[in-house]
Amino acid sequence: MKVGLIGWRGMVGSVLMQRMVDENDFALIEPVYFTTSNPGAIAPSLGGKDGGTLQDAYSLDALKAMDTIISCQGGDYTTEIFPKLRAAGWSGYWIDAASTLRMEDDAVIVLDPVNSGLIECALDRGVKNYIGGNCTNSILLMGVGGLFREGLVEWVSSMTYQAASGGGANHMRELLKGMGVINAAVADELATPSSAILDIDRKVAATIRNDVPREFFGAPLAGGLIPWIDKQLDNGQSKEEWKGQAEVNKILGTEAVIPVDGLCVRIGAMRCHSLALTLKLNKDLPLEEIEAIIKSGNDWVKWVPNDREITVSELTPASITGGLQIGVGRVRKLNLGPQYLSAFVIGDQLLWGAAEPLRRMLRILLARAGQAA
Ligand SMILES: NC(=O)C1=CN([C@@H]2O[C@H](COP(=O)(O)OP(=O)(O)OC[C@H]3O[C@@H](n4cnc5c(N)ncnc54)[C@H](OP(=O)(O)O)[C@@H]3O)[C@@H](O)[C@H]2O)C=CC1
Ligand SMILES: N[C@@H](CC(=O)OP(=O)(O)O)C(=O)O
Repeated sequence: MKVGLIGWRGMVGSVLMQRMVDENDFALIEPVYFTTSNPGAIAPSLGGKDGGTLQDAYSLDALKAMDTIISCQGGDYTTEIFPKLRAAGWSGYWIDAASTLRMEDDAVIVLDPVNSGLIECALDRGVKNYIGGNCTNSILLMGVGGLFREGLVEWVSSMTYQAASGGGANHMRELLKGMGVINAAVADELATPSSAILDIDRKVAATIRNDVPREFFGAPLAGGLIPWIDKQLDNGQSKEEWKGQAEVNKILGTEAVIPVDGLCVRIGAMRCHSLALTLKLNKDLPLEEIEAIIKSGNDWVKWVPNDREITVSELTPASITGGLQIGVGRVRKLNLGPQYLSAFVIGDQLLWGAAEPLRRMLRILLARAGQAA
C-alpha cells in the first residue's frame, strides 16, 4: 500500500512517526513523504525504509498516486487540498488529524477501541474519509467508554484541564518562557529564605500581568489558567465545548443524543489533558460493578483507586505523560444522588488525543487489504 505522509515533521506528525516506528508499521507500507515547504529535499528514512525525496504536498498528481494519505498538516491544508483531490477523481483513503472533515456525513471519527464496529461498517459501505477526534473527546471515551458501551450514561458534564500542546509547539514554548520569566522575577527572593512570601507574591502577580508572554495564548498561561479554548459560538459555548456533544455522539453512533457539556479550560500542563467528569447514570449500580465496567472499556485504561496516596502519584500529568495509558480515578458516588458519579480522566493528548487513532486506522486498512489479497 502506497501511503502518503503529510505533516510528518510537525508536532503531531512526529509523534505519529515515532509510534509507527515503534509498532513496525513501516514494514507493511510503501511510505511517500510530502512537504508544503521543501519539495525535492531528502525525505526521512524511518522504520528502515528509504524515504526517497520529498514530494510536493500541493501536487494533485503526486497525491493521486497514493492508495492512502495520512495528513497531520492542519485544517487549512485539508480545506484547500482535500476537495480538489476528490474532485480530481482520487478515491483513496484519507486519514486526517485535523477537525475540518470530522462532522461531514461521509466521514467517520476514528477511535477504534471504542467504535471499531462503526468503522468496519463504514468500510463495508465504501466510506473513504477517517478523521481523528478532538483530543479531549478521545481521552474521555478511552477513559469511560465502558460506561457508554453498556448504555449507562444519561448525561455527562465535563470540566477540562487542557495542556499547552493542544495549541501547538509555539504554545508549549510560550508556557515554558512564561514560567522562566516568573521565576527570574523573584529568583533573589527565593534564594533568601527570610524574604516575605507576600512580597514575592506581589512581584509575581505584577510579572504575570505585565511580563509573561501572551503572543500565542492571548493571555498569560504560566502561573494561571485560561477558561476559554477555541472560537466563541453564539450560544455562549466555546467551539471546544461544542465539540464535546457533537463528536462523542458521532463517535458512538448514538441514536438518541447523549448530552455532553461543560467548560474547557487551558492550564499550564505540557501535553496531558485531564477531565473532571460528573456522570448521571440511568441506574444505581454498586461501585464495584462500575469499576469493573470502566476497566473493561479497553486495554489502555489505567484504573487508579480513589485513594489519596495512589491518586497523587498516579493520576497526574507527571505519571501519565508520554505513554498510552489513560488514567481513570476519583470515581465515587456524589452527594447529588446514587446515580451521580464523579470521575477524573487523564491522557497524553498527542498520543490517544491525536496520533494513535490515525496509525490504528491505517492498521485496520492494512488488515483488510491483507484479507482481500
Ligand atoms: N496540536 C495538537 O494537539 C493537535 C493537532 N491536531 C491537528 O494536527 C495539525 C497539526 O498540528 P501540529 O503538529 O501541532 O502542527 P505543527 O505546526 O507542529 O506542524 C505542521 C506543519 O508545519 C510545518 N512546519 C513549519 N516549521 C516547522 C518546524 N520548525 N518544525 C516542524 N514543522 C514545521 C511542517 O510542514 P512542512 O513539512 O510541509 O513544511 C509541519 O508539517 C493541527 O493543525 C490540527 O489540525 C489534532 C489534534 C491535536
Ligand atoms: N483544540 C485542542 C487541540 C486540537 O487540535 O483540537 P481539534 O483537533 O479538535 O482542533 C486543544 O486546544 O487542546
